[in-house]
Amino acid sequence: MIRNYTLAQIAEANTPEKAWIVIHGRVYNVSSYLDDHPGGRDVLLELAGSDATSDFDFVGHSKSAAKAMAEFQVGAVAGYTAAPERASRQQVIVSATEPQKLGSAVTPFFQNSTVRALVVLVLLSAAALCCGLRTTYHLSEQLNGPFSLQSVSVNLVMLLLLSGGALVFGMRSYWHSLFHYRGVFEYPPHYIFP
Ligand code: HEM
Repeated sequence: MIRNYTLAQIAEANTPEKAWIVIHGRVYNVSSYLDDHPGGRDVLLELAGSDATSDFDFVGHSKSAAKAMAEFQVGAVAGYTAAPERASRQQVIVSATEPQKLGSAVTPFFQNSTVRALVVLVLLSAAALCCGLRTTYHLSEQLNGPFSLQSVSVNLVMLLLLSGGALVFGMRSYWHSLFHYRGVFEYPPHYIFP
C-alpha cells in the first residue's frame, strides 16, 4: 500500500536524519543512503524536501540505479503531475503509484541483454559453421579432395563471412557505447548494451 504525501509534508523532510526527495512522483527517504550514494551525500541533502526529478534525469542514472531506488521509496506525491519528459533521455520509471518490486536489482540471466546477444551470436555461428562444413564437404567431394585449392578457398570464404559477422556485431556494440548517451553531462559510469 503506497502512502500519499503532500508537497508541504515533503518540504519538511530536509535534514540528514529525514531526507526525502521526489523523483517522478515517488517519495524516497534517502537518509540511510547518503554515505553510499556514488554521487555524494551533498547533492542528495541539497535536494532533500524537494522534487529532484529533473536533476536525477539530467545526471543520466543507469537502470540499475533506478531499480536500487525501490528500497528507499516511502510513498508517492498526492496529485502528482509529471514534469515534461526530457527529449534526450529515456523515461525509466513508468507510474508513480504502482509499487516497484523489491530485490529486483539483479537482472535474471536471460533478461540480461548482453547474455541474450551472446547466445544469439553463438547459435548463429554454430548454424553458419554447420552449413559451411556441410557445403565444404560436398564441394570438396566434387572438387579435388579436401585440401585442393578450391576447397581451401571455400573454407577461407566461410571464415571471412563468420569473422565479418562478429566484427559487425562488435562494432555495433562499440558504436552504441560511444553514442547512446549524448552530451558530457550524461556520460554514465557504466554502459547499458542493447
Ligand atoms: C534514491 C535516489 C538515488 C539513487 C538510488 C541514486 C543512485 C545512484 C547510483 C547507483 C549512481 C552510480 C551511477 C549509476 O549507476 O547511475 C549514482 C550516481 C550519481 N548520482 Fe545518484 N541516485 C539518487 C538520486 C540522485 C539525485 C537526486 C541526484 C541529483 C542530481 C543524483 C546525482 C548523482 C550524481 C552526480 C552521480 C555521479 C555520477 C558520476 O559520478 O558519473 N543522484 N546515483
